[in-house]
Amino acid sequence: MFYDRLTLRRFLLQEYRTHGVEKDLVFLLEDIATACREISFAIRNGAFFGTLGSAASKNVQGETQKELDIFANDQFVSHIRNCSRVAALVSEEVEEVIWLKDSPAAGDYIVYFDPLDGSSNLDVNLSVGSIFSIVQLPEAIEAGDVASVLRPGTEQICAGYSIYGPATTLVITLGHGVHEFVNHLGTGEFRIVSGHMKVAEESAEFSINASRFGDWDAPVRRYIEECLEGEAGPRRKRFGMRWSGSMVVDIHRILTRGGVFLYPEDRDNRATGGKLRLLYEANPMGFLIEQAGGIASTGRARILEVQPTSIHQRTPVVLGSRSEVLRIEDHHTQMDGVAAAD
Ligand SMILES: O=P(O)(O)OC[C@H]1O[C@](O)(COP(=O)(O)O)[C@@H](O)[C@@H]1O
Ligand SMILES: [Mg+2]
Ligand SMILES: [Mg+2]
Repeated sequence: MFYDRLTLRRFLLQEYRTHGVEKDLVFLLEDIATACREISFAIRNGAFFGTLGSAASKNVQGETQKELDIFANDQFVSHIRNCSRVAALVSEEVEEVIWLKDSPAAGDYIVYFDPLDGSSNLDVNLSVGSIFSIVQLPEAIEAGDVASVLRPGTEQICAGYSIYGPATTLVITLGHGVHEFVNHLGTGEFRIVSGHMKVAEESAEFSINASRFGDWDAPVRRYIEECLEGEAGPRRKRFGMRWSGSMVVDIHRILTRGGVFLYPEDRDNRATGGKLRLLYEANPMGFLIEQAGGIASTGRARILEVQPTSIHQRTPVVLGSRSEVLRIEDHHTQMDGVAAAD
């Protein structure tokens, strides 16, 4: 019965008791859950229907912001501000770091977030979401010192995403597995629907924007061509393909039924180092995938070990089932070897 299921609050209190998760982190996650409920409510009530279009402004990535990008950003900022332990925020929609404390102390949190992921799907009423990542400062830092918020993904203590789809879901990890909650419209509560999600070791489903085929580097092209050859090819099995246009949806599918997600660096986006952002897209999704037994790679290295150099930097992304990610990494190693020998 739905009502027998653990609420998010009870689950977090369990994490507090069993794993010593800090009370302030419990409250911060509840604040983030509230921001997600607000965004979900606004979307479902078509608050933005008729204004789904674009706002007049562009974000630091040069993307035209949607009204909802700005609304979602404001929801995250206003709710996270409640937590006095949050020293700074990094948002996809804000060029600079948002400093919340004059003298950030050791143990304070930094929150990185993509307030609305899959924005291009808004106009066509497809599922979108939000993504967040939380690190804890090992030492006191200077407010205004941007270098001190460039923390590698290995320092994450929590990550999650929400999906505003047929249901509003919230998927989180605090470093002890990956857990999925669904929002009950009547009570507004998030209740657990699956604990300890696992990424299938093997899979026969890939997720990539195939319209970029012509721009792909040889290792990615070889991997996809092998999949498309199906039973007659070296993989001796048929592969399915899905691409939703919302990273949250594609990663959720992989956490639910396995597969591999690729947004590689290619000829067209090489100058920016790829498309997806390291701090508030690749790192949180990488932490979740690793916590569920999958692999998170750039194609050549572990995403979580990439040392960030700027707050909106992009990275190649290969996430999902171990067997597939290892194969893609192997193709990169082989071709790097050939290139080096030439
Ligand atoms: O437009 P493309 O090439 O299909 O890219 C889709 C990708 O871009 C994104 O929409 C980027 O995220 P934002 O919508 O937050 O900018 C991802 O969610 C998605 O995986
Ligand atoms: Mg995004
Ligand atoms: Mg976004």
